[in-house]
Amino acid sequence: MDDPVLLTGAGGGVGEAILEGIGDAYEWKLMFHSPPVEEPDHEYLVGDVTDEEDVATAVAGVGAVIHLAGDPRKTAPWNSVLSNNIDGTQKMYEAAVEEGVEKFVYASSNHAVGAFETEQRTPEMYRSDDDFLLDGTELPRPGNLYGVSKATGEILGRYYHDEHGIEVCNIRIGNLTRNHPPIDYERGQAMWLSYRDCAHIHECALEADYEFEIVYGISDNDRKYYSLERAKEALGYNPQDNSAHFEGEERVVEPDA
Ligand SMILES: NC(=O)C1=CN([C@@H]2O[C@H](COP(=O)(O)OP(=O)(O)OC[C@H]3O[C@@H](n4cnc5c(N)ncnc54)[C@H](O)[C@@H]3O)[C@@H](O)[C@H]2O)C=CC1
Ligand SMILES: O=C1O[C@H](COP(=O)(O)O)[C@@H](O)[C@H](O)[C@H]1O
Repeated sequence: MDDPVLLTGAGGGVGEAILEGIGDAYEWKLMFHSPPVEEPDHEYLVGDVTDEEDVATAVAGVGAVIHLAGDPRKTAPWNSVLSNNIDGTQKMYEAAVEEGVEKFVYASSNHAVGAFETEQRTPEMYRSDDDFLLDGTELPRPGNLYGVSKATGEILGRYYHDEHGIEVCNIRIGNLTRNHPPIDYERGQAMWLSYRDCAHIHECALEADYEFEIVYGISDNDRKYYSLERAKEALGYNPQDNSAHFEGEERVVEPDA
């Protein structure tokens, strides 16, 4: 990818992981919702993804988009996800297609399929000896309105790919935490995504050749109910981290062991 990459939601946690890991690998155009406290190392703008003019300015001249901006709360109310997540994503796609952007990488979520975690399946499905596995071919099954908005973002990508040919990669991100997996939270450990694997999977999504993909974005955890096969096959994803290599905050197994 030679052209600049637009990163929306650049001031958030996922944006931070991406910029820490692959900040030097691309020419970036960062989009913030409010002025950043520290001057970024890259070109940036401040804008709202629900504002057509802001979005047109943001996508001007870029070759790819990583779209993170939105309300990430699983308790987010409908008016917020409708505006920030659904309408914002539609405006981003519309502008990207108009601009002739090649690739659109979309931050989907585990919550797009959260209702697969039924009372009958949990907590067993969070454990390494359980064989329940989602692979990305299943229909969305959200357990909250935030998940509905993330599933809708995937469907918007399907439409804009089929109608306009833009290459789309939906990454159903698990639970991103810095340094170590969540503590005392089986679900979070099963879908942990380390900072470096987060940066790596987004780099893979910028570099690989594909048409329309839905992949799971988690580390290579022993405990997992999301398959990594599609991310490996379609994107060349090669995760380095595993929540089972930690006891609490301590890494007890080195990655290469
Ligand atoms: N952190 C995680 O573990 C996961 C994150 N995700 C998704 O990844 C994306 C980023 O999440 P985080 O970095 O954790 O959230 P965050 O809240 O730290 O970052 C989101 C950023 O989007 C910006 N934003 C919100 N509404 C906006 C709007 N209307 N216009 C422009 N910017 C706007 C916010 O200012 C914020 O900087 C979200 O779309 C979230 O749904 C999905 C699954 C897990
Ligand atoms: O989509 C998201 O998922 C993560 C993990 O979900 P959780 O229910 O285990 O907390 C969440 O932390 C993040 O805020 C959200 O955007």
